[in-house]
Amino acid sequence: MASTGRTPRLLAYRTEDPKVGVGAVIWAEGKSGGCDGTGRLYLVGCGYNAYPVGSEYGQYPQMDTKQQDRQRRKYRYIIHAEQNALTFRSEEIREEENTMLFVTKCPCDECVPLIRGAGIKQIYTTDLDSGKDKGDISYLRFHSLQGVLKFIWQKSSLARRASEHAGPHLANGCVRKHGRQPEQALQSNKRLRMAMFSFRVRTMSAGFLWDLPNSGMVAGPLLG
Ligand SMILES: Nc1ccn([C@H]2C[C@H](O)[C@@H](COP(=O)(O)OP(=O)(O)OP(=O)(O)O)O2)c(=O)n1
Repeated sequence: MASTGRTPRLLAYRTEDPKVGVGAVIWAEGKSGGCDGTGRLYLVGCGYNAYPVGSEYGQYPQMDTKQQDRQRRKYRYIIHAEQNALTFRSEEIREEENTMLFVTKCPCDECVPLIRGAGIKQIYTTDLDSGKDKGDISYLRFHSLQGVLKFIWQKSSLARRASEHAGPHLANGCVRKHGRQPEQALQSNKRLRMAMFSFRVRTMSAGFLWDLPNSGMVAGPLLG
């Protein structure tokens, strides 16, 4: 189960978006157990935010050229991680099975109905951009989504504090080329790395809490 949370974060590094990498993985709970460390879970699909499949380098502009357009939507041609995971699924989503989506950014208002319509029963995501209205992409519908169990991964307060001081890190996990970092920054990055290990799933409601086996994370359902 530990790999369920790690895989979307690794996928996010493959992004073609220069600023934000988003990874999404869909797992389903099968009837019989496997011996690959994921228990009864099997992979349904995965994706990351990227330009349409088969597109050539430079075929789509990275950003809109007009400033006005940029404010509406920066990366108009990028397909979201969840959309890619749904489009390129290798297994069909079966009504009788528990299917879950793990995604490293809160699903946007366009993705929410697609996820719901695909028959996904649980969404594990982060609080990144949750509840925000950012012009063309807004993240307001997720909280009102009914009939799907929602779980929020939240960086621990230590990780949050450390990341505020971790200057050289870019949002998609890349590290800018820098000279020697001062000792304080190195210590801060070390704290960040350690704190990242203690990523936890935190409920936003007063619902019950339970442990995800082997993951060291705690999850709780969100009220719909
Ligand atoms: N659930 C989501 C949310 C976003 N994305 C992708 C689409 C874009 O490639 C990238 C950035 O989306 P936003 O416009 O929301 O965010 P930024 O954080 O880049 O913008 P801002 O600087 O406006 O905060 O993430 C995604 O794949 N899946």
